[in-house]
Amino acid sequence: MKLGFGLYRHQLDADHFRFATQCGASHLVVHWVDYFRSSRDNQPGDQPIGNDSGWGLAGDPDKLWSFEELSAVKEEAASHGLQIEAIENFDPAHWHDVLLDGPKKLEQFEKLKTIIRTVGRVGIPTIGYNFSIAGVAGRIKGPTARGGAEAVGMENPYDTPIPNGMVWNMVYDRHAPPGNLLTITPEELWQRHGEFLDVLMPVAEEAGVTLALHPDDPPTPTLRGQPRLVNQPHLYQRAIDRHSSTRNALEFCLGTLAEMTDGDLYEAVDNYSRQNRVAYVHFRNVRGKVPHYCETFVDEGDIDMLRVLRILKGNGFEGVLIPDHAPQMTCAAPWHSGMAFACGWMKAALQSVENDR
Ligand SMILES: O=C(O)[C@@H](O)[C@@H](O)[C@H](O)[C@H](O)CO
Repeated sequence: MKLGFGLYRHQLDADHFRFATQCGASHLVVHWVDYFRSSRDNQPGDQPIGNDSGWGLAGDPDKLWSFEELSAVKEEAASHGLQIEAIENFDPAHWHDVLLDGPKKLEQFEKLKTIIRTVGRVGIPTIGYNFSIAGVAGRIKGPTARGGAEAVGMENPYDTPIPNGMVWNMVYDRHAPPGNLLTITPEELWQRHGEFLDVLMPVAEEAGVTLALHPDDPPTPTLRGQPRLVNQPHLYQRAIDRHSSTRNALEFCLGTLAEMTDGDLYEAVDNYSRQNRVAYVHFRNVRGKVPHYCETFVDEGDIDMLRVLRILKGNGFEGVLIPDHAPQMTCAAPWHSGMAFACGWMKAALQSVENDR
């Protein structure tokens, strides 16, 4: 198993690459969508939270990720000894009508095909995605981790309607007519996801790119009045069963799975890694379940992280684990220290589990 490091778009620079290497990472998971683009000032501390208007503005619908820019970042990372394992998340600007079943759906499927082919040509093996109308919303921050370290969490259900022009917690059309998105049923959402896989899986297979599904974060039954796709561990199976290809895989977020109200986390780790569908792992810990949970340091939450590593090893998982995000520590560099603590713990844990006989 390999230690990876997740970096947001605005962190893709030499200093952050050096920092990841210093933390012991060999791999990177890169966010190419800039969640903070229009709202950097409201979201200090490099943890996207947002409010009713989301993380901010989506990108340029006409500007697809180019071979040149992705190759450049891949090369720069390589010059620091880091391999890019995955790009995490599509830009709502490129696929809002795939999520919403809107008039631009077919055009946007073509965009996603182009992006997948480009990522494959660059030689990045995985794209993580989150098939969600509300996206990652409704989280708060507070001094809830050990020693009062600031961490994200949830206190109550969050069902404020989503205004038109917004999806996946980002605004893709600032000039949308007033009003809110119509609520759909869970079946409609599954149908949309099924179509997404039907259209894109052949392209992903040909391009040599794995599409890895993130569970719903936070995994409440609804969020902003919209259904969730994978808000219980067994629902991952439904997504997998839609396509037998191992390119149809999971961005396996332990924190989110532990926040779910049903099922047993260790069984889920065993089940999905045994099926060889875990593309990469978000290795973070939490206390509680939706709608009342908070993130913790990697060694203090509800999850026995060493047990998870032993199961993964037992099932032959050899992929990348990243801390995703971590509580921020009280010092001059809160984000850096939180991530460094998580990586140090993970490095030692991996060493000890890999050496187990
Ligand atoms: O939670 C976050 O802030 C992100 O770092 C991701 O873990 C996010 O949940 C996934 O990329 C799904 O969009």
